[in-house]
Amino acid sequence: MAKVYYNGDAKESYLQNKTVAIIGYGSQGHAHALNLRESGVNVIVGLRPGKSWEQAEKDGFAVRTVREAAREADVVMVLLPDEYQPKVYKEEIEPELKAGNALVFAHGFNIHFNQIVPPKDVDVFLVAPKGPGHLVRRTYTEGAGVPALIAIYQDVTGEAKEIALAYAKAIGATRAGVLETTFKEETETDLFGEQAVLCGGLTSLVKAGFETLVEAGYQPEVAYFECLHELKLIVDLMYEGGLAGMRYSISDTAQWGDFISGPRVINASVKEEMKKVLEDIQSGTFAKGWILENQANRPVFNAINKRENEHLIEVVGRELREMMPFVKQKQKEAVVTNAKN
Ligand SMILES: NC(=O)C1=CN([C@@H]2O[C@H](COP(=O)(O)OP(=O)(O)OC[C@H]3O[C@@H](n4cnc5c(N)ncnc54)[C@H](OP(=O)(O)O)[C@@H]3O)[C@@H](O)[C@H]2O)C=CC1
Ligand SMILES: CC[C@](O)(C(C)=O)C(=O)O
Ligand SMILES: [Mg+2]
Ligand SMILES: [Mg+2]
Repeated sequence: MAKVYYNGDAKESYLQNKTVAIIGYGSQGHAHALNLRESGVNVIVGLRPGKSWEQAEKDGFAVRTVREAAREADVVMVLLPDEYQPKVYKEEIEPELKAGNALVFAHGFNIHFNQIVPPKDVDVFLVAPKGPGHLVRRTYTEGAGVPALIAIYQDVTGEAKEIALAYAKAIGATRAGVLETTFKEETETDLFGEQAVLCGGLTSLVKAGFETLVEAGYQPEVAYFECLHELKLIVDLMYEGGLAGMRYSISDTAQWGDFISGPRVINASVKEEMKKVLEDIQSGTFAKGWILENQANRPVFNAINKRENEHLIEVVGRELREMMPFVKQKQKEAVVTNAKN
């Protein structure tokens, strides 16, 4: 079994007398900044003028330009979208890094794929929560946490791992469990997970199920409840008790259908395709495509995003969720500080 770090394995003192600059105040940024502050850490936020700047100030933070924040900080956590990090890093962070500072990431993409090459005299590590930023915040306020991975790329102070663990503790991750990994393993598994299972695999599975029912003449609202809304309730049971915990709650008929039809849908050819997705990640093919897509101003991303937002499942879902204030409320919470367009 891998070593898992919990609260008792991390010492807050490694962040005492240090200023942490959170660069970006989006999904992860707002969660890290608020959790760190409530854990007693001295936090400043680095941004460009705009929506996030206003929100961070409203939340009571000292907000600076990215360059000023990097200058003032001992620990610089880069929580900008991956695709904007290299330019902002080169122009505003790198010139301000001092020997012995820590340069930190929540995902290894830019270091692993050589889009950011840090100076040799700073610690470089990652603290990568295994969950969406809004849940990093919400679980922290509930006294719980989201697990995280740490990885050390450069350790010039000899304290990089202790600082990483202290940081992970301050955002609530050691309440759930923290594993040590490498930038390579974090980057490749994170990209694979989001593409094949958590985001890409799941949205495609949900849409395929919804479309199958609607094309067979069933009501879209029934298909929505069946294939999307109920998914959360089922996944909550898996989160709490694994596959068996979920199967304990469902009917025997459902469990028999799970055993017999599940492998027909997610069959060997799906796994073959997953292996190809993983190979594209490992070889850098996916990263190159994403970097070029951004250089071209995202023509494919924007076209697909528009088409996805117009899908019948989204149209029906928006209407149904209007009638569920308890669901809508959570949604509102989630978009408050999310700067994504
Ligand atoms: N989303 C998640 O839950 C997870 C993300 N990660 C990683 O965390 C990092 C951050 O991702 P995420 O939280 O999704 O990012 P977001 O897209 O939510 O970040 C948006 C923030 O970045 C700011 N920003 C964007 N461009 C600039 C710029 N040029 N200068 C200054 N500020 C800028 C935005 O400010 P403005 O309002 O001005 O646009 C906003 O505050 C990434 O490395 C990601 O891979 C890791 C685990 C999970
Ligand atoms: C699953 C998507 C994710 O990797 C995450 C929330 O962990 C991301 O990059 O947003
Ligand atoms: Mg992830
Ligand atoms: Mg990710």
